[in-house]
Amino acid sequence: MTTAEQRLARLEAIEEIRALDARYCRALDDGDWDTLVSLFTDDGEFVGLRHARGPVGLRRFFAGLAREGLTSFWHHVSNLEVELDDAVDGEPAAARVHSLLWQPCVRDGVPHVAAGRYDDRVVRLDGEWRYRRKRVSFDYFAPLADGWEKGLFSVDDAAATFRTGAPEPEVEFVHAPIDLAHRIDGREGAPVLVLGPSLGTDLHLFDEQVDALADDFRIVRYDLPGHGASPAPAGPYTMAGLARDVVALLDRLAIGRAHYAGLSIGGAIGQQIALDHPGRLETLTVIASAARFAEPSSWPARAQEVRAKGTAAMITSRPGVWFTHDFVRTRNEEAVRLLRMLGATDPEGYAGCCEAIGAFDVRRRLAEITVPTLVIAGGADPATPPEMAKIVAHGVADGRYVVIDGAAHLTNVEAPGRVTALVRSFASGLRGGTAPIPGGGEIRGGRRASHS
Ligand SMILES: O=C(O)CC1=CCC(=O)O1
Repeated sequence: MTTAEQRLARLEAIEEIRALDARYCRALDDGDWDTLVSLFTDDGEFVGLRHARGPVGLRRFFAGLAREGLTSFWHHVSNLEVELDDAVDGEPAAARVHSLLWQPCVRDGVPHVAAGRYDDRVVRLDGEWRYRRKRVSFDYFAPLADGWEKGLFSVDDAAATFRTGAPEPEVEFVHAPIDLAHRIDGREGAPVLVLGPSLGTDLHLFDEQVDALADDFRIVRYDLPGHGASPAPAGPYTMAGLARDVVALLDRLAIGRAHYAGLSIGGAIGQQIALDHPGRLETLTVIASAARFAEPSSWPARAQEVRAKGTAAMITSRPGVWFTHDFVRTRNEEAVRLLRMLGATDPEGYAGCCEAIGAFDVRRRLAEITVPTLVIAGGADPATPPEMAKIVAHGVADGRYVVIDGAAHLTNVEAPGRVTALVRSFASGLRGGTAPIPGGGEIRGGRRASHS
C-alpha cells in the first residue's frame, strides 16, 4: 500500500526529471557546456552519433558538434514516460526515461529536420537528478527540403555522415593526472631503467628481469591506473596522459633521464614519452607492442564489457593471447600468477586503459622518435604480431628489430633470459659505445629481422 507521501515523492521525482530534460535542451541549444556537463553523473555517458563519457569526454563531444557542421539546433523533448525504480529509503532514486525528440537544426548551413527517441537512465545524487546514460536514436535526420519520408535518414546513416577524420578539437583530451604506484629496486646510483607493464598485469610482470638486472640498473616499475596499487579514477584514459603520468612519477623521484622498456601498452606509453617528452629517455625498448593496436573499434567494446562484467570477463580468453600452449603446460604456476593480476585489476582501470589503446595511433609520427629504439616482437604473439612491431622499428629514426621465435604476447615471461639480455645489452651498450644485441642480430633501421 503506498502512502500519500510516497505518491507525492513519485510525482515530484517525475516533475524533477522533466525539468532535467528541459535544462538539458536549453544548455545544449545555448552551448552552455558547464551546465550541460553538470547534468550528467561523473561517469555519465552519451550514446548516439558518438560515444562520449565523463565530464571531459562529454564536453569534447558536445562542443565539437559545431565542427561537424551542426551550428544551431533547437531541441524539443516531449512524450516522457518515466519508469521509476523501487524507492530507496522511501524516495525514488533511479529511473528509466523514454521520450521523443524533435530537433530542427542547421547543418553545413542547410536547414535540417531531425526526430528521434531518447532512452535515458537517470539517478538522483545528493537530491539532484542526473543522467547516468543518455542514448539518442534518430528516425529522421534530413535536409528540410527533402521532406519527411520515414527511414530516409536512419541513425546509422546519420552517424556515417558525421565526418570521419574531421579535425580534432584544438585542445586534445588528456585525462586528469593520476599518481601511479611504483616500486624501486636495484643498485643505488646505477643508471635508471623504467619498466612499463601490459594491460591486465602489474609491476610484478617484470620480476624475473628485475632479479637479473638489479646489479646493473636502478629499476623503477610502475602500475597502470587500476592495476596493482595504482588508483582507478573514471576513464577514459589517453596514451598522452599516461605518458605524462609516468614522466610526473620520474619528476617526483627526481629522475631526469632514464632508459625505458615497456611491454604492449607499456611499450605504447614508451613511444608516447619519446614523442611528447623526448629529453627524458636515454633508450627505448618496445616489447610486444605497436604504433596502432589491431581493431581500434574493438577496444571501446571491450571497455564496455569489462565495466559491465568485471575483468573476470577476460580471464578465459587471455591465456591464448598471453602464453603459448607450451608455457601454460610447463610453467603453469607462473601463468596462474599472471592471470591473478588480471583478476585483481579494477574494471574501470582496465576499461580506461582499453580506451587509451583504442585511440592510440602514432604511425605517422614514428619518424619524430629519435631516441635509440629496440623493438622486440614475439614470433607467436597473436595480439601484436611481428608485422605490427616491425612498423615501429622501421618507422623510428634509429630502430633495431628482434623477433623471439615461438614467444607469445607476454614475451618477457615466455623468454625471460632473452628479453633480459636484450634489454641489458641495448641500454648498457649504447652507454658504452657499441654492444651488439646478443644473437648477433643488431639491425639498424629495422630493415632486417634478427630471429633469436
Ligand atoms: O589484450 C591483451 O591482453 C593484450 C594486450 C594488448 C595491449 C596490452 O597491453 O595487452
